Amino acid sequence: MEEPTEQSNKNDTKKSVPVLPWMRSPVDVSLIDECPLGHRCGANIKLDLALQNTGITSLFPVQVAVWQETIGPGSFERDLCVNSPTGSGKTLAYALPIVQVLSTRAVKCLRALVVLPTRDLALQVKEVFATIAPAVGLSVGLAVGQSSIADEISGLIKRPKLEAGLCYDPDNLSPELQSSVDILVATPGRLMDHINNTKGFTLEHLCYLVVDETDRLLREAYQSWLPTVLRLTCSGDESLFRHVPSTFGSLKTIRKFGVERGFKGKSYPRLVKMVLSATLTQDPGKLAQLDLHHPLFLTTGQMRYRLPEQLESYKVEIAMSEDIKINRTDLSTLEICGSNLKPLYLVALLQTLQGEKCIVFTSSVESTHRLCTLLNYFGDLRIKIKEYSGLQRQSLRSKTLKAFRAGKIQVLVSSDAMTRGMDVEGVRNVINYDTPAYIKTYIHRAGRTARAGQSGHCFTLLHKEEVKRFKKLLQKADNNSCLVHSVPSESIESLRPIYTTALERLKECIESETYRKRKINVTMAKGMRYMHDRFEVAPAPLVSPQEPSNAT
Ligand SMILES: Nc1ncnc2c1ncn2[C@@H]1O[C@H](COP(=O)(O)OP(=O)(O)OP(=O)(O)O)[C@@H](O)[C@H]1O
Repeated sequence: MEEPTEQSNKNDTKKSVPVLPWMRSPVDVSLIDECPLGHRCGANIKLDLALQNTGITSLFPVQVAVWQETIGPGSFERDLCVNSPTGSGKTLAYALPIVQVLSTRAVKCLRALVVLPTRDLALQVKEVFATIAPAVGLSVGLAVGQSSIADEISGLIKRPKLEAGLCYDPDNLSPELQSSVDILVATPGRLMDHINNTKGFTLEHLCYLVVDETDRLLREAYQSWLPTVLRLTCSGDESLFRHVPSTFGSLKTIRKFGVERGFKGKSYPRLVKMVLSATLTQDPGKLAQLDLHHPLFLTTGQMRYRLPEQLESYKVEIAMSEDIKINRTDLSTLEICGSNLKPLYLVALLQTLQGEKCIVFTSSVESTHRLCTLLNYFGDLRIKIKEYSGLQRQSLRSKTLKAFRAGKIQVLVSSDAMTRGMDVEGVRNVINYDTPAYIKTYIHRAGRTARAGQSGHCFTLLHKEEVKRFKKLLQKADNNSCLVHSVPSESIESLRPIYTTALERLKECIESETYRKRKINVTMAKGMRYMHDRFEVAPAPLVSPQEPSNAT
């Protein structure tokens, strides 16, 4: 799914002025320097050692800026809205102060919640916490629905130890049910499952809420997770204190009769929020949902969007089909893969990249599937290419991602939503097979490379008529220069024989897949009719095989 535009973004080829007053005087992160680990005041030495063990020797500017506003002089007084480029280290920017501030906690309970839009992203963020939190005795949990709900619950909630012969009654909510984790990384759906159904799961002690990939999360309601979390953590809500174990009595008192900190209607300790994205929304309506407390805006540079410093953008112009001879019978098959000569350009480009890790983006799950199938029919490319999209099962996606991380796969053909925030070491190239419609989409796609100060390339395949629009689109971001990458026509010509065969095989494959889908649908319809006739169960509407096209 493409990124939708916002009202304020419709004509903003130049600087766009934020609507909200507090966004007009931001902290400019681009003016902040990196900071060597030992140079921060009050940093926990064990944390620094844990960071050093992962090869980190200094903090990136956004991490320094957030540290200043949390552990530093800012003292978590204000909620933080962070707009910082892809790969600039936003994860550690929030993980580090949270772990530092919780490192002195006496009693284990759930105090920090990080919400992310996808499972893979949540897993990735949990790994980041897992590299630092144990060093100071903190536990990190995951609620993403990767394992069974029972397994997940047993990882999150500590059951009382029973005497031999005694039976635990799950309906009897005893005060001994306690959180096993201090920090929870969750996707909204699974979080709601636990809020609604898991005995002993409570947000009553929550002090820190991180909404990562904020604009993505605010785009959909996800079972009203945000209003629910805000309601459950609101200090005035009596329902909060229903199941407070006696050990937390003092905390309950502080929450309920919180001291005013000079900001009307807000009590202390309040729920501190940090919201982050590389393309943070400026839509007042959306930001209002977060109920931010005296928010501070941290952004990088003058313009609303910024590409990574070390990213080089290239456009690859595709010749018209008349310029390169193509026989008539190919044309009908070409429609299957959605375009004319693009696949040839892609293959030629992949060949020049010589097996470097690369992500190829398409505009839909269907094109992802077709393109990946087609590329794999180009027999001797000697590149391992796999598909990664929302049409696949989570287990298959995770397996593919693992192999890609390990370098067993060189090229991932992907749809958009799955790759936002994804951090895979060594991705040197991104290819926009389908031109992104929005600058936000370009930023998140291109941002899979040139991360953490590394260099990277983003190629966009363009038809002649798309060039002008693409140029305008890039102008919406800082450091937007775009070079031309030419693919020699001889390379295209040399690929033609194998391309014709590959297209034929793709056509056969799609026909057989369509046949299989139809057969499954007929069988399902028969089954439902049988259920209806036999048991008078109303048949559920059939899912059309075309329906997943909206997913990405
Ligand atoms: N201080 C640091 N020194 C070296 N590497 C770092 C540092 N901080 C983060 N990194 C690395 O930088 C990479 C990008 O970090 P991260 O995933 O947090 O970026 P991000 O800003 O969240 O990007 P995106 O917007 O795409 O989600 C990661 O591989 C991370 O390990």
